[in-house]
Amino acid sequence: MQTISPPYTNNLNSLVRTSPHKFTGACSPVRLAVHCVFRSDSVQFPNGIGYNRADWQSSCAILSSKVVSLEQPTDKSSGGAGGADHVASVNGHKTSVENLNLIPIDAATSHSGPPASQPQKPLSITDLSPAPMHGSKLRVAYQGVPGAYSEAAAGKAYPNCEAIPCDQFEVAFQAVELWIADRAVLPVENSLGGSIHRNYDLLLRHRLHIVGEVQLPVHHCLLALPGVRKEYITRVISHPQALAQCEHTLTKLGLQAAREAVDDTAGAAEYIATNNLRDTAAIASARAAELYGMQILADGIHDDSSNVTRFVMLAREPIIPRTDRPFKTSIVFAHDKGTSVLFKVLSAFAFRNISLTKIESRPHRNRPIRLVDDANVGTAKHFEYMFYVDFEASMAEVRAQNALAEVQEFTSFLRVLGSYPMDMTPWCPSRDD
Ligand SMILES: O=C(O)C(=O)Cc1ccccc1
Repeated sequence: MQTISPPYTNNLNSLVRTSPHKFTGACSPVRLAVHCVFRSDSVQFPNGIGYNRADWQSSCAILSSKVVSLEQPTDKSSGGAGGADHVASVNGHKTSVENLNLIPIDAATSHSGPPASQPQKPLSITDLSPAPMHGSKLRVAYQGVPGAYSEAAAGKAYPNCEAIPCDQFEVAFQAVELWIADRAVLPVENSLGGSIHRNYDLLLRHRLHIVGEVQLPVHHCLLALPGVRKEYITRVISHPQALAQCEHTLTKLGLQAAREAVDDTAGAAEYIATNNLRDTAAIASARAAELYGMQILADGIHDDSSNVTRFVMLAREPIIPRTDRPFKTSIVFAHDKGTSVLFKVLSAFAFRNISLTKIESRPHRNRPIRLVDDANVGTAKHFEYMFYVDFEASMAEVRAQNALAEVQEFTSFLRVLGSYPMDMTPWCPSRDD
């Protein structure tokens, strides 16, 4: 894997380099440059999901958003299910024929196309593959600087990729949306620290598709500048997940140090090195120590040796689900009114022997609270949630399609985030454990 060095900032139009360190405060929301277009005619359920690419892509659009379908009139004349416009729009990009700068065949050959003696080369199978268009290497955006675990996850998922550091997750998403990168890698949960909630929220805000997952054993080290002793350390900085994963070990080491959260582990090491901070240590990888000239004060400081982080790989287009290997599918849905809705949704999977591997709830962004009035008793507040569920089945399987068709009946919103091969690499704890 090759890493290119300038971390991209959220000003993707100019691709400026970031300042030497990245601890400049909270991430301000970035306005998306690409507008999402939802179309009601992209809904294919509940008659089953087709196996061709266009059918599948349409199934990955929001499956049931009643508000959207009311707001967006169906325009069958502009492509319809299976047309190019349709495929592009369900991926959240308004990539019509005109804005892709494609010229109709007639116009191309009569005006600006190649001379008759050079007939256009027929498309071959390689033209149709999802490989990058710009060269041989897949460009994978990750949040952090070289030495971050997300960079290692990118290398595990795509061994020959070009890893592109970004200073915020939002930027990594935009890099893919704007075709600066082909994939983004996103940590979503950890065996010790639990879910990374902000990243779940990002999955919903953007229209990228999950196309893969990797589980990475994470081996944390305590890093300081060369010559610095443990007793001098008054502050330990790292990614919040890394701090959480090492909490007990830090205490056992007898460190009287304040913990401070920063954006990424390797960035913490780089910050100490750049600013010559002799009272500060970072929790980061051994590779970060090497890259930023730090010494390893303590090796393997995570509280449990089976410390694994799960990352998902995101792309502009979904992959076509298969049945010849284990697949996982990730969905997000919102409750509809009614009783026992969550029970009914989960039983749609249970009745079909589909195992759930994960369920996570997040506050509903646009509708966090519902008021329930009772004239006699008063007003109660219910929290409203978005539920994220991962289940062990491929969307190419009829049982998964039927389960989702049923789920759709009980939900006001349902979206398939992706159906992708499960990471089946044999369990191997992190180095030296
Ligand atoms: O900060 C990093 O290096 C990341 O990639 C995020 C992270 C932090 C802690 C464990 C796994 C991933």
